Amino acid sequence: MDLKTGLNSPVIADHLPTLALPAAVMTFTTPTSFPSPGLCLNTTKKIPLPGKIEEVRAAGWLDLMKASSPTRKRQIKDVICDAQSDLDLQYCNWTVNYPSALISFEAISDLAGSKRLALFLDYDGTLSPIVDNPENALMSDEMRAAVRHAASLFPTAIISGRSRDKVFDFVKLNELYYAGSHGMDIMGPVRKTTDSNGVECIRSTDGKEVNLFQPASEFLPMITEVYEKLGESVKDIDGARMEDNKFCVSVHYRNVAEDDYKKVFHRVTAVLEGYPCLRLTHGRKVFEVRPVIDWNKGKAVEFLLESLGLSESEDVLPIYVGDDRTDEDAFKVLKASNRGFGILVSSIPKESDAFYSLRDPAEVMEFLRMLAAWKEQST
Ligand SMILES: O=P(O)(O)OC[C@H]1O[C@H](O[C@H]2O[C@H](CO)[C@@H](O)[C@H](O)[C@H]2O)[C@H](O)[C@@H](O)[C@@H]1O
Repeated sequence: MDLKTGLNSPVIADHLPTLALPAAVMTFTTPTSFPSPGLCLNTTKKIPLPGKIEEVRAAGWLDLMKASSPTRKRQIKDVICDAQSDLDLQYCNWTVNYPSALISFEAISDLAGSKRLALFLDYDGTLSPIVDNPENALMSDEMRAAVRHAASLFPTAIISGRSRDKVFDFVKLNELYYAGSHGMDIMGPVRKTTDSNGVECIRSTDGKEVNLFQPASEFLPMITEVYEKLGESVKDIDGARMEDNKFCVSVHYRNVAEDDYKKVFHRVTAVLEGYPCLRLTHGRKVFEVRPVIDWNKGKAVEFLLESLGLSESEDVLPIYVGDDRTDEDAFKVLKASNRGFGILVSSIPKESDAFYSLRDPAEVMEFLRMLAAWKEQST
């Protein structure tokens, strides 16, 4: 395949930087109640209109850059100001459509019944709180213990936009499976299927036999090159920070003055003009540059379920917990297959393909503890 032009690739998904439209353009209607035992997640939420992904205009990006991930300062101000009750009301109304996984725990455990649970967890904003410096996004010991306990009872994987090595350095648990670079670098169990396309069997650091799957490996030289160029192009912008996520590059603007957001956007898109095989997505105060291949966190979930021998079975309940736009790909996969569900971690109302919600990592920890306690007491 010609990586400069993107021609002749069987895996090219689209060539444009893509972004979902702001939530305001996506409507949903009546409250949903918990689905029947068959997990009919066909709720009455309206499906977003076709064309929700559109060619990105700078103005649209800018609005989203400002809106993405409210800063702590704004949250503190909100607590003080009179509008707090309105915010609470908005959040409450929103949870009618995205019920709290804690409050709905009984319904979840009823549904799980004797099914085999598989847990998929995002890292930043899900297992660790969002902080200004990405290097400081540490996971608390309590959270680590909760994840370890859950992983001793259910197959558990972390699926992150970070590089696999970095997310492992934060989590430090050998009993999990890891997918870094938005699922483009998977270290999972030895596949139980005969189809081993692109999968390399290796030994992990603790001597376990594992499979390594890296569908974007041919992009590595290009990603290294673009990392250098992007770093050079934003180096004079105060607060802009680069992060090498192996098969993806993050350009952080959390610490950039709002007046300079436009500059960051233009510098990044100018560099990317020379790379039609790379695309730009937008996370929480971060631009993520990644290969245009038909692979994302949703595909990683499918891949891991298959590797675990859990993809064909009716009695499996996959649960994915995440806070970011990139987690929506995984929520969609579960929703479309009507087998499991997503849990969106958010303290503000957001349109999502998740079914349940949790406010923040503290609630995620509580949920993991509840799952583990339920499992132990029901076996
Ligand atoms: O898939 P994830 O594990 O959620 O990774 C997505 C990005 O997360 C990190 O950035 C976010 O968290 C940082 C630390 O709290 C925060 O400073 C930043 O503003 C957030 O966007 C990570 O640093 C990125 O590389 C990931 O792409």
